[in-house]
Amino acid sequence: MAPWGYEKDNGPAHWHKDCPIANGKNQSPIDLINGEVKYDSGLKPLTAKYVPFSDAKFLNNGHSVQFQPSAGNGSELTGGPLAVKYNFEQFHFHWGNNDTEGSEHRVDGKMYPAELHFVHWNSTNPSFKDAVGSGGPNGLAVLGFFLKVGAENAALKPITDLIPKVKDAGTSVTVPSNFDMQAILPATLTDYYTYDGSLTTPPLAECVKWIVFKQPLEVSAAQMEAFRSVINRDGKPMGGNYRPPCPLHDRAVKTSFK
Ligand SMILES: NS(=O)(=O)c1ccc(NCc2ccco2)cc1
Ligand SMILES: [Zn+2]
Repeated sequence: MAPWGYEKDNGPAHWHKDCPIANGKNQSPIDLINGEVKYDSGLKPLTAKYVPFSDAKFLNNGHSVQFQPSAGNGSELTGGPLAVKYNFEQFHFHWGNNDTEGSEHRVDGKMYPAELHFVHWNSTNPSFKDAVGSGGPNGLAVLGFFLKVGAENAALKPITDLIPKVKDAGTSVTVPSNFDMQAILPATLTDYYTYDGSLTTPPLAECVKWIVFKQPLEVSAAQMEAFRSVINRDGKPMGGNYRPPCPLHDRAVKTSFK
């Protein structure tokens, strides 16, 4: 099989051949159906502390554009449904070729034009890769933010301004050290859905505590167009790099809000 992608000949319907877990019972993304979620008063506030990065790259890996600092920089996530501290690994995006599609998770069947994932790994493991392979849903914690078109997102502007420099697969640029990742997050990380799931791309490991925020972030139409100019490994627009929703099976989706 050609390396996995999102086209007809290598997209999500093919992934099970290399990754049989694709048909597992804890796969992501899912459709977050408000009538089926359950408020959990035990969910604590989430705290994300992102410290400035000395050397971070913004790269096009052929299936997304990704912000990746060099190893261990002390940025961490705690609280919410998490029992221990998680280290920040990277953030990346999924988007569509028009405003009616692009997010991986959906809310009552509604798709947003894009979704931003902040990936963290359980600090009781020696590395990110060990956390992915650690078994069970506590290896990674991924924060998911829906993006909708509206006002320009000043916090994301340093990143969306770099997109033309990583238009082609396999390219990367250094991110200016004054980039403030903390500014991307809402002031308080409240109102989220949380459930046990998987990576949404191969290897599709069922190692993720998903935390998806109800309130979308806004980006401008120009910022959305920047994403849509990115090219994938086959020289085609990368837009459409989202996996469709997977069956919930007997999982519960908890909410931090009533
Ligand atoms: N879209 S996502 O947030 O679920 C996500 C996050 C991280 C990876 N990483 C893929 C990987 C490489 C080695 C082991 O694992 C893949 C998907
Ligand atoms: Zn993702």
